[in-house]
Amino acid sequence: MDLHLEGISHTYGDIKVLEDINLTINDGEIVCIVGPSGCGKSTLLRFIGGLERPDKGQVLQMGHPPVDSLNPLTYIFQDFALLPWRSVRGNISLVLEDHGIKGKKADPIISDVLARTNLSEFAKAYPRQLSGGMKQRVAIARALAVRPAVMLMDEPLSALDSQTRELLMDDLIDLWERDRFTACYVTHNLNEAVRLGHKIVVLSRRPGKIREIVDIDLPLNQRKDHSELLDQKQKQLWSIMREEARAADKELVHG
Ligand SMILES: Nc1ncnc2c1ncn2[C@@H]1O[C@H](COP(=O)(O)OP(=O)(O)OP(=O)(O)O)[C@@H](O)[C@H]1O
Repeated sequence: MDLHLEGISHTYGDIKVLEDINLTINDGEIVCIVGPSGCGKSTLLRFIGGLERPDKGQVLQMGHPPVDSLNPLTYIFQDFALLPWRSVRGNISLVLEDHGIKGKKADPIISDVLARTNLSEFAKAYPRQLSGGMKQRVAIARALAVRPAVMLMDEPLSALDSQTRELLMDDLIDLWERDRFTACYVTHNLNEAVRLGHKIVVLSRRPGKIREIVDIDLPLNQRKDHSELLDQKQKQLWSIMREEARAADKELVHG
């Protein structure tokens, strides 16, 4: 399923947040959204997920989600959002229970996503027993269990230390190589963007407009071996963003 964002603009009170966003997220593609603080990245993700409606413009879903998709647009948040009183298996089972899938019908789905996220041996563990990286793996497994057409990821790795972030990026790339998912991935981190994005959308400071879209054609699983190209892309992104980020920073300081 492809998503088409057409002419999205939005104002909260007297704050214009987004202006005329036009973007296509193609099936099987990871689109990263970067931009200075407060430029409307998370707001845009909420519009894509249908949690809120923009004042102007629309998000069109073209094509069909996977036949067995329980939730075509599924979020993964920075703070994992796991229930502490449920085990890893129980947390994943919850999203299936919401759709009436329980017991023997749920078991193979849960086992599959646990295996894909290398969590099989942690099925009975509780969130308090897990590191931040493991908790986020559970959140990813839970998202995969509903067979989303598009995963909406809002700073999914930003609560993690840099080594854990590296490991999770490797995991996401492995997952994508095995079964190409579609994602819209909001991040502050340009290194994450160049490692994971097929397309990187740079927003201006508020009101967020598309400044530029940078494509990276190199396959995800080969990127680590081409650090020069990634450095160059990261510099390119930073040079587009630097002035915007500086201006946004001053705006926050001076109100
Ligand atoms: N529900 C809301 N009501 C009023 N203002 C809002 C609401 N949601 C967001 N805003 C404002 O809209 C602007 C954009 O917020 P948003 O969280 O989308 O930006 P962001 O780019 O994701 O920020 P950051 O990078 O700091 O996470 C901010 O000024 C924010 O205060």
